[in-house]
Amino acid sequence: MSRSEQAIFTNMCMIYDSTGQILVQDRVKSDWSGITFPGGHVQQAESFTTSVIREVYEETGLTISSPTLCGIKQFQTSAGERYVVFLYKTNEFTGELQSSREGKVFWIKKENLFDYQLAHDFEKMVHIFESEDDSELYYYQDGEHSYSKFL
Ligand SMILES: Nc1nc2c([nH]c(=O)n2[C@H]2C[C@H](O)[C@@H](COP(=O)(O)OP(=O)(O)OP(=O)(O)O)O2)c(=O)[nH]1
Repeated sequence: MSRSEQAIFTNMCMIYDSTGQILVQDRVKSDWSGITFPGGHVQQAESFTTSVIREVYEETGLTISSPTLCGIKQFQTSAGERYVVFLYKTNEFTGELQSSREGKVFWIKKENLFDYQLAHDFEKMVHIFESEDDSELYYYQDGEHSYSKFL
């Protein structure tokens, strides 16, 4: 069995403040549209931490510090690649909020999150961001069907 494989690494960050607000992005790309948190692809030879700081800056105008890794989501793409999303959170940030072409970013009350049109499976990702016990949202294949589980 090969010990290497094709993989796509991405990140996402939940930024929260002391008043119970979280920063969401209304993602416009049709491949996975809806309300989510900012994030994107890790570049070649970039550290995972640097990549989430860079993506958050590009998509929100905010400079975050001390992002804490709180979990992972992963699934296999139709091309057979392992798609990995590293999930971070932080409440340390500076700068002026600025949306990008990826989608409008805005603060909402955390308890109102589920009133919005969320990206597909984002609700399950929120569980990982918040859970003390689960740290992975993993998709597995059973025949033609894909199922998720929390680990
Ligand atoms: N396309 C897609 N993105 C997903 C899924 N699940 C999931 O968490 N994401 C997240 C991971 C990343 O935070 C973000 C995808 O990154 P992106 O395509 O916006 O990448 P990017 O900002 O680097 O933009 P680009 O330069 O590649 O256009 O969406 C999914 O099923 N499909």
